[in-house]
Amino acid sequence: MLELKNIKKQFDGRTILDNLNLQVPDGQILAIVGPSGAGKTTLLRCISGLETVDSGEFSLDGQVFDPAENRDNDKVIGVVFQDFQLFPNLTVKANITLAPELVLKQDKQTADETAQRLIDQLNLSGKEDLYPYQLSGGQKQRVAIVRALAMNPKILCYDEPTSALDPDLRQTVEDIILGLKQTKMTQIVVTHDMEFAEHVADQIMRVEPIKA
Ligand SMILES: Nc1ncnc2c1ncn2[C@@H]1O[C@H](COP(=O)(O)OP(=O)(O)OP(=O)(O)O)[C@@H](O)[C@H]1O
Repeated sequence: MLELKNIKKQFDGRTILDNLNLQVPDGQILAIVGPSGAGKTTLLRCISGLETVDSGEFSLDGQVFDPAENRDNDKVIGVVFQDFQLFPNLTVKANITLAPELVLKQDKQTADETAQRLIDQLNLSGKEDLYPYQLSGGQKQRVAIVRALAMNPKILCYDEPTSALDPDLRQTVEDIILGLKQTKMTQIVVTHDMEFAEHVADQIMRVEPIKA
């Protein structure tokens, strides 16, 4: 279970997250919804350690941890960014194996095998040697998901996973997220899309802008 207690985050003296509390049981899906500017992306960035918080506590399975240091094997919190953030100069395969080799210190063969298994699972077979610019939006997103999964994350976060895609790809994203739920992956999804949130989530949390 991921637990956030009294999380507070300010930017330039302006409070974005004010004593925020939440719990996500293992294997469940939390959707974070709310108006533009409410702090959804900021919350996701804090959970995944890309942004530091001003106060509050994170715990994973009852153990307090600092997301900013979540790079060891069993505490990784992965993120699939809205714009995917693939490395443009690396092939699909290299995008996926880079962090497992550099950060998790996997040998090349292990990283390659894991990458290939995930590539096949997410229907990207045959795309291994292509570069991001040669892929469709939906394919880039699946590469971004595979890249995050290759780090063997405990929790996978998505920032607006349907917004950069054609409406008919929404169903594919929904299928991927629900498929990963079957593997007991804990997932957190920031979305504007209330219908999508209602389809995938066990729990929906609404964040509201804090009045100054
Ligand atoms: N690095 C930063 N420095 C200063 N202010 C920031 C920074 N990042 C975000 N903010 C501010 O924090 C507030 C919340 O932004 P955030 O992107 O988290 O909102 P959001 O709910 O995800 O919005 P949207 O739905 O439009 O993506 C905004 O007012 C934004 O301008």
